[in-house]
Amino acid sequence: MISMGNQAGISRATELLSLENSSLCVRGSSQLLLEIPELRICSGERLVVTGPSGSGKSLLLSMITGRWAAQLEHSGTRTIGCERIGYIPQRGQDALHPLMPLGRQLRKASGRSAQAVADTLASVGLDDPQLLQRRPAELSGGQAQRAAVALAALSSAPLILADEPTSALDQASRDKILGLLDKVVSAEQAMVVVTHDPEVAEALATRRIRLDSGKLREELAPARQAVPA
Ligand SMILES: Nc1ncnc2c1ncn2[C@@H]1O[C@H](COP(=O)(O)OP(=O)(O)OP(=O)(O)O)[C@@H](O)[C@H]1O
Repeated sequence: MISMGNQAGISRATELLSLENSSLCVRGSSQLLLEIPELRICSGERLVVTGPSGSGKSLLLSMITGRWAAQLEHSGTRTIGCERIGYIPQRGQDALHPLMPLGRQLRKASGRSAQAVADTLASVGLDDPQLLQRRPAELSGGQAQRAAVALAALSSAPLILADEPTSALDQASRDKILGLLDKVVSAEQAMVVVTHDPEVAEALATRRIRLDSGKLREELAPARQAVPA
């Protein structure tokens, strides 16, 4: 069994998620799609999940959120220590309402003030006031992804999931988003990033796990220290 408890340097961290003997299989079938003997995620961590296509990375995100397809069945223990989970998808547009201007929807979705929204958008490099009036389809891929990061930051969700957050971007946009993701997680928050890109893992991870055929195969050495509490 691979045990993934608290890491050095986060002794005062809060446990946000715990999975024990947690598995997903197709309802009525004994075939396991994903099997997690033990996984704990604590505040301050950036857990990077890698693995080949079909290895179970998206299913792990479903297991973390507690929302899996109706035809799947969960067994084992899943304990969640926070009420809200933020999500940054592969394409920023998928995190945004397609018809609502950016500023309005970020205020509505987060419940934060116009000033907080403008400040957060500025912190991700979207400081042109005209952008607030645009709908997601009128943003570039990189701008939409920055808006999705801003939305996750505004939500103040203790746990943020990011699914291939840079794979739809060119190199320059990718590097900017990586820098923003690096900034977005405070000591009170944790982030789980699914990626195929070794450079993303290298840049962000305080812990790394790898999935293979639905199994947790190994834990690679953490690249960085968790954000200190
Ligand atoms: N609702 C479902 N019903 C049946 N099988 C499923 C379902 N969802 C996922 N699977 C299967 O579970 C396995 C893992 O799928 P998953 O989407 O988690 O892979 P992944 O690692 O995210 O792949 P990729 O990198 O290509 O997105 C695959 O074999 C997939 O076909």
